[in-house]
Amino acid sequence: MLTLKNLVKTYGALRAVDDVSLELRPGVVGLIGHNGAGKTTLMQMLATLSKPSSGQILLDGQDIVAHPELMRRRLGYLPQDFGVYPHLSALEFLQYFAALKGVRDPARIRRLLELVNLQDHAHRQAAGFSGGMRQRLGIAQALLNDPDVLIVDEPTAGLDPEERLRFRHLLSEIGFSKLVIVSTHIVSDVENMAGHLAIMRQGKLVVYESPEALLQRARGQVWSALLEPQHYESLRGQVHVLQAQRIGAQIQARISHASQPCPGALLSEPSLEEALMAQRYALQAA
Ligand SMILES: Nc1ncnc2c1ncn2[C@@H]1O[C@H](COP(=O)(O)OP(=O)(O)OP(=O)(O)O)[C@@H](O)[C@H]1O
Repeated sequence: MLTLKNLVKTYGALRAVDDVSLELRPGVVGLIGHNGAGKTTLMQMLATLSKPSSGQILLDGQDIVAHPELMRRRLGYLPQDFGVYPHLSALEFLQYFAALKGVRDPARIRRLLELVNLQDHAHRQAAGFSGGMRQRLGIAQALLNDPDVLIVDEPTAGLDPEERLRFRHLLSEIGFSKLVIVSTHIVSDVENMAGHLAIMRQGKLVVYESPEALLQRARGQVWSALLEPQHYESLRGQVHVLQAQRIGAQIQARISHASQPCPGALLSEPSLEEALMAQRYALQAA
């Protein structure tokens, strides 16, 4: 449905997005990468806010770089720095954006307020909203035109844990029928909702896989060991330590290694975050 072919964006000598090719279908895609990996640059190109230096973006086979209006009609975008108008109520805010987007169905605004669970706050000024409420209003705004593609940049920054959960759940449900691209540098943000993870590093797409496939590859490589501090110190230079925690006088270490790293180390089920780290080490070693 959304096809990226050899997409490149350069800023001077920097290749912020470096030869990315992908086929994306409905479902949630978690776009993961450290700060500066190129996530926002990629999403801005998909949202037709900036043009690629080279490469193609096709929506159902049609070139959206040459014809951005084809994408804009079918796109919802929630940028990283989304701001609400503090003096407008949630309802007024959505009415304003509905007018801008040519959405004339007042019942749609009501339905969206319900979808994002703001129906009881429709007449409150957004100035008094929490971070999570603002984000949910942002999503409602992005869904006004019933988009087929929803792009959300760093959606949970500044949200408390409960708001995070609620927001993830909302995106997850939207992903049942739409393509939802969620960028984040926090793996747990997309852990339980993304059908695929796209991992970027220095502009390149290094992994595009389901979380299950990533976990499967890491199984058999993640070990847990309870070590004396001296033993830990001597081991940590030889293996990849994923996590270490002091427990009493000893150190509980989780280690990524192809074989048992030390006597007594037990194979352990990897978390998704650990699977990603193990994958990174494997790529570095390749
Ligand atoms: N307009 C610009 N001009 C020059 N360099 C830019 C511009 N926009 C982004 N960059 C550079 O491109 C690279 C990728 O940036 P980008 O914002 O896409 O990364 P990101 O993965 O979204 O990071 P973050 O999580 O911090 O938002 C960075 O090195 C950044 O400094």
